[in-house]
Amino acid sequence: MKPSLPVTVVDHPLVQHKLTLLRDRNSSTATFRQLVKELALLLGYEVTRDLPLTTARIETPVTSMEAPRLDGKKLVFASVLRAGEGLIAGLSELVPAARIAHIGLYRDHDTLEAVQYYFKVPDNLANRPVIVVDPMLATGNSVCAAVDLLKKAGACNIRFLCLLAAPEGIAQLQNRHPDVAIITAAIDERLNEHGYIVPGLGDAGDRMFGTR
Ligand SMILES: O=P(O)(O)OC[C@H]1O[C@H](OP(=O)(O)OP(=O)(O)O)[C@H](O)[C@@H]1O
Ligand SMILES: O=c1cc[nH]c(=O)[nH]1
Ligand SMILES: [Mg+2]
Repeated sequence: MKPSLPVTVVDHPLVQHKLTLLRDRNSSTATFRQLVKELALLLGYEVTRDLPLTTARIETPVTSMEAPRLDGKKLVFASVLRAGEGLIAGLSELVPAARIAHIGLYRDHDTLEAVQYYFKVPDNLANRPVIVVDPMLATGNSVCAAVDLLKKAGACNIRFLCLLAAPEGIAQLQNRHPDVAIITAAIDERLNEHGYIVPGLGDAGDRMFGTR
């Protein structure tokens, strides 16, 4: 079996501080949404670290030069609905030219299996780096379903950005998709009997959108 890529935990103090505020049950819906966006901006720096650069000839006020440039039109952020949308708010500001894929999945409360209800992606996925985004990696069923669908649609350069990861979810993603690098702000202790991350932050989608 191919060895899996390592998990990157972004332990920057700003990230850890904002994550603590995010976990706090007393943080309001507005605060929660704002924090997820700010965390996306900070983690976006890490998840795009090794994207390929091209160059463009530009004129500075002094001379002309061949300057490095990201090909934003090639990059795809793939949002796992609903909660992925909170991260997209920050990432789409960071790379405005990026294409956005939407993958509708919800966890069945009893089986914890991912149920698909939507899939819309840019064309030519085989030639684009794809960054899958979802704040939570719990059992791993949702992200594995998302990656399965993206690979079936042609994607072959995929990484995953989340805020909280459970060891169980990391193990499943690394086992089923060892080629997908994981970037997270924290690895928590475990899942509880309902499949929630402990200590976690609760239900990310509900906290972000004010539902129950
Ligand atoms: O790793 P897993 O065990 O699959 O759990 C993680 C999934 O659960 C949450 O979504 P949820 O199913 O609550 O849907 P929502 O975003 O629409 O609220 C979360 O945003 C992930 O997509
Ligand atoms: O803790 C968890 C687990 C799955 N989905 C969430 O939103 N939170
Ligand atoms: Mg979901």
